[in-house]
Amino acid sequence: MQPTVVLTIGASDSSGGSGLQADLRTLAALRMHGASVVTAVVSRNTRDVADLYPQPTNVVTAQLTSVLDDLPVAAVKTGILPTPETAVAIAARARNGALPNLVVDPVLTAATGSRRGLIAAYERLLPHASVLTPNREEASALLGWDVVTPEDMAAAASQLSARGPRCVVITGGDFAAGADAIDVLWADGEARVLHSPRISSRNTDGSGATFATAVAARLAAADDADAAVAWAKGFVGRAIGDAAEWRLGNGPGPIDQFGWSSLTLR
Ligand SMILES: Nc1ncnc2c1ncn2[C@@H]1O[C@H](COP(=O)(O)OP(=O)(O)O)[C@@H](O)[C@H]1O
Ligand SMILES: Cc1ncc(COP(=O)(O)O)c(N)n1
Repeated sequence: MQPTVVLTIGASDSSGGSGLQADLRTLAALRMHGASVVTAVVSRNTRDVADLYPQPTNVVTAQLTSVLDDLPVAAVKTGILPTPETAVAIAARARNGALPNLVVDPVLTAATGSRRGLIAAYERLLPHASVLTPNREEASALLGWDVVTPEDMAAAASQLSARGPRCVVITGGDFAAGADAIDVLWADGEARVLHSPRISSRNTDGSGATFATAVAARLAAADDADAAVAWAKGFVGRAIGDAAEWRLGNGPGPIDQFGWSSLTLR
């Protein structure tokens, strides 16, 4: 049997916690083949981000053309799109129908240049997204108002769905400790609040990237969006829990997509 191919379009994270490294680890853990298009190179460790070097847009589109000309890509996930030009180029491929089962994880904190320009470019991508996965801050930036409570998240998800994605999940990983991990899913014209136990851990780097990539992987495996989101939420919770005792670096470290910590082999 052949592995399913999923393409991730995003940035390299030198610490290995998030970005393409987290996405490819997630796909490998799910027994899928990951292809990757590098949009930027991020110099960072677990403590801080030192710098982000966008790749020229033609370098990004050349990688995309090479992959799409040959590999049977079943789903696509986007992470950091560092410039409006790059985001517009990706949107053009999506409009041509070249990016199936597209999951858009809008990373706006990493924008270089005009954030407004990047938001405008995202508007062109959203109509082609199967699933959009902003956290509360990213949803706030896309909409221009502060998304705070679960009620806000439901309203925001509804408003974002009007911009074209078939399904929207607003993630609430940053809610105050002690509460459940709450996400709000908008699908088929209604909002649903998804609860899972909040895992206490300082290591949550790459949770959003892992979640969005797991959604893309499950769409590639023919789950519908609700089932893919529910599955991905379970997967990321397990990965956070398994890495809770890790001390890799002095800041928030990576999560355990492979479940290495539950293996007895060391
Ligand atoms: N401590 C946690 N325990 C359980 N699930 C979590 C925890 N932190 C985040 N999640 C889940 O991980 C996924 C990614 O969410 P989030 O952390 O908000 O993304 P981002 O990294 O983009 O901010 C969501 O499904 C969220 O509920
Ligand atoms: C290189 C890099 N750094 C950070 C993120 C955001 O990740 P998350 O959505 O998990 O916060 C990302 N997608 N890529």
